[in-house]
Amino acid sequence: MLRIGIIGCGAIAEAIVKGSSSLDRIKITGLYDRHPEKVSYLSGLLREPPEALTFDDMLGVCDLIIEAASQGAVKEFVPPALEAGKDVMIMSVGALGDQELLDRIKRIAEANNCKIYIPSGAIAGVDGVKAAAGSKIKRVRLTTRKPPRAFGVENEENAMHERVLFEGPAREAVKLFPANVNVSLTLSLAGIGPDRTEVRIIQDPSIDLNIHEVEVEGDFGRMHLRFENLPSPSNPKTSFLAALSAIALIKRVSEPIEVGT
Ligand SMILES: NC(=O)C1=CN([C@@H]2O[C@H](COP(=O)(O)OP(=O)(O)OC[C@H]3O[C@@H](n4cnc5c(N)ncnc54)[C@H](OP(=O)(O)O)[C@@H]3O)[C@@H](O)[C@H]2O)C=CC1
Ligand SMILES: O=C([O-])CC(=O)C(=O)O
Repeated sequence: MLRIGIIGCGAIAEAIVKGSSSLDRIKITGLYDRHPEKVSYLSGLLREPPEALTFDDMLGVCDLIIEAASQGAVKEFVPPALEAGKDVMIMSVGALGDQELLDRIKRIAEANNCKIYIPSGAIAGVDGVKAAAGSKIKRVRLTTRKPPRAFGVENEENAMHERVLFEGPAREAVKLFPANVNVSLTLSLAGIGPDRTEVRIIQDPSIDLNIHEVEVEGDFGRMHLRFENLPSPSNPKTSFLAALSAIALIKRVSEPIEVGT
């Protein structure tokens, strides 16, 4: 039985909690959020209430800690979780644009024989990008289009028109848009790094989907992937696929058979 603790009880955690009822090799034993009412709500969805409601208590009763909160939470909780010998799954991958943090958590994980899991999140094809990186990659570009409400803009004048909000490297994109392009850092880690991964972010009032297009060119040929994701019911920034990806990774870790690279 894989005992799981989740930090951050928002859209992704809710989908994981709901999805966990059909997984018989896992048990959610810890839930924590800075809003206690969100913890209570998710606890109420579980068959058995979680044993741990603080991060420190989670370390005693969980094998895998899932960060589904914010970049700040990655900095605060991932190093001590690894130091305590826990495996960790990171959703707020943008935090790893901080090279010092990335190097540090890799060192701690190695010293404590732990794993850091990064799910594909709101995109797919990360396996192909990793394979392509075995040879020379010339270019990786992510174009993200979301409706204005995903950027916290709704009825204002500047919500009416299509606007390019950002063009630049992934390392900058995740600092300026920490809750919208974590996937750009995931792509960077799979491919050619956050300084060479190009990101374009577009606010598009004509859509109600979160659209990500990934273009990769290299010695392998060309890859062009397009995702038209429905947003999560409780967080328009977050695609439902991101939460499903976390559930798929939990299955991969907890089941005896592993499919795909
Ligand atoms: N890898 C990927 O492909 C994707 C990653 N994400 C990222 O995953 C994370 C979770 O997403 P989602 O579930 O939609 O987010 P939500 O905003 O719905 O929920 C996050 C919850 O965590 C809480 N929280 C944030 N920081 C802390 C902290 N330091 N300590 C305690 N609680 C904290 C938030 O509180 P408060 O509201 O007060 O901050 C909120 O209640 C986000 O960072 C998001 O950007 C999302 C989509 C795709
Ligand atoms: O869910 C999405 O569409 C992508 C997202 O927010 C992120 O990568 O941070």
